[in-house]
Amino acid sequence: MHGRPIVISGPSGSGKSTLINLLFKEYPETFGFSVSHTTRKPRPGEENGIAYHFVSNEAMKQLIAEKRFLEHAAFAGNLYGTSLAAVDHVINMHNKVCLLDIDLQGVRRVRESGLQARYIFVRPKSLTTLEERLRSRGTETEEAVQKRLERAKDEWAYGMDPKNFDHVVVNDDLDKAYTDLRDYIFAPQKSK
Ligand SMILES: Nc1ncnc2c1ncn2[C@@H]1O[C@H](COP(=O)(O)OP(=O)(O)OP(=O)(O)O)[C@@H](O)[C@H]1O
Repeated sequence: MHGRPIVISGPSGSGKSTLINLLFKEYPETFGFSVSHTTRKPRPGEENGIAYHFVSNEAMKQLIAEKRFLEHAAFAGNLYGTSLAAVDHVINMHNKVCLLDIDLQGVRRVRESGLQARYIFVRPKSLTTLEERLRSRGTETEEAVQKRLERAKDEWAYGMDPKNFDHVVVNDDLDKAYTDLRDYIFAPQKSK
């Protein structure tokens, strides 16, 4: 098994969280998640340093200026980011392989940061399937579903270009997709 971080990306609703949760469940000692920073207020029950590193707007901007983030983005009026230190913590303090669930915008930045990661794109069979899943998950308003679909169209094109990812998982049948992901992650790696 390689110690390099694994970046898992794909359109909203493609099944990233589902697949990542299966990996954590089967291999709790192997994989770890980095704790992101955010400027949003903690929700009840969210502990600082566990759910997120909760920081002020000023502190976040300072960290961005100091180039402490692998990637950062604004979402719904708040800033979010994955710090180098958070990834480092998973690798060196917990001795685990760091899994990163990052949107495609973020993937471009992570690549630019030079992080030696493995990049995996998760997608459903078609955009129609994606739409069905987003609706049946029932977590988004119609407006949010539309927004996610719009964005998914761009992401689709980026994800379909083989030079952008080391591996693509087509999440049609979940068991097969999970096996494919697991086999790829644990396979002896060819040097690229
Ligand atoms: N292979 C599959 N077949 C059918 N349904 C699936 C499959 N994989 C995931 N789903 C369902 O599709 C929905 C979206 O999956 P999930 O929440 O894992 O996506 P995501 O990529 O993490 O989305 P987001 O980026 O918005 O968090 C969920 O309701 C999930 O249970």
